[in-house]
Amino acid sequence: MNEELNSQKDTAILSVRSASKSFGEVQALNGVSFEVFPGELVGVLGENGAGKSTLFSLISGLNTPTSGSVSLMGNNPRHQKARRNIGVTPQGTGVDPRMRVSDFLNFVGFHFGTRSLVEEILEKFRLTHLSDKVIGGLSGGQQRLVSVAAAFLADAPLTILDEPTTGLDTVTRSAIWESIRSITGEDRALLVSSHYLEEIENLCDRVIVMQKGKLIADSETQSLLGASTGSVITLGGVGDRAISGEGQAFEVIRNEGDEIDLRTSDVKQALTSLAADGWPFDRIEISHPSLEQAFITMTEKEK
Ligand SMILES: Nc1ncnc2c1ncn2[C@@H]1O[C@H](COP(=O)(O)OP(=O)(O)OP(=O)(O)O)[C@@H](O)[C@H]1O
Repeated sequence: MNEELNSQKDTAILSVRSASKSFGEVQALNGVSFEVFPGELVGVLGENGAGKSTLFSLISGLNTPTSGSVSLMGNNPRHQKARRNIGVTPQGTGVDPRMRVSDFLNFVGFHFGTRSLVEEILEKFRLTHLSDKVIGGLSGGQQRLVSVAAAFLADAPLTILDEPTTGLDTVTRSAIWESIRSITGEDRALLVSSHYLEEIENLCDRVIVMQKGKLIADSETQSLLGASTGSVITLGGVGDRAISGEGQAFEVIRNEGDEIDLRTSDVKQALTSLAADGWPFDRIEISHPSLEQAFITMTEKEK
């Protein structure tokens, strides 16, 4: 990779610096800071009312921060120049129900100068067979697919999706995530919120957690999983062999009859210790924490 490309990768697409936003008495955002770089797929987690949509509204230029700043490729998101750098799903479906799918996407493509991409986007979002249909006649899931597709039609360095799959069935949700995955590339970044944490875990390599307007975690998804709950190693057929967590890389969290559960943030080290003890068990099962568990542990801790 040449130096120019390298330096582009080091330059933040999005910089949020100490951004706060109040609506009268309600402080929806409180001193939030983070950056997003090319190629990053970032999940934004938070309970209802945590401030995710408010954050997205500042990034897309719909609102201005009460204090602090947001910049998109160095520009204020309120300015037209900055908005060329962002693809956004309109709120709700945000799509005119009387338009045909292809007319709507061509209209969006015309706005962004990307009409040549419409066919490819239709294909990636599996909408080609629906391109002549009137949007109002499509199912809720299909309409959502059209609006998510429109966000990617901006062909922008950053795409933001606020709960793109809420209220849809499992099959449609998985189709939407698959399409999103197929379209995010090396130099494109994505900021996406969802209450389906398993889906964020599968897609995003970095997660931001918000609570009551504050950013309480910003970390790689994997380290968030390891740090907050740890993995659980279940040993079976332990018999009367003694296993103690003292001085070890694990703690014993359950000891019932023949079975023992150990919790560890370092599975490899825990297995090394068990090996040194001569594998004191007949069966072993390792379960890794889910993002959902990590999220619950983390937000409970902060309450
Ligand atoms: N326009 C507004 N006027 C007044 N209060 C608002 C406005 N927009 C958001 N809020 C308040 O700001 C807080 C954060 O709301 P926000 O919609 O950003 O949360 P969220 O994390 O997106 O929630 P959800 O997951 O339910 O969509 C909430 O207390 C909300 O009631």
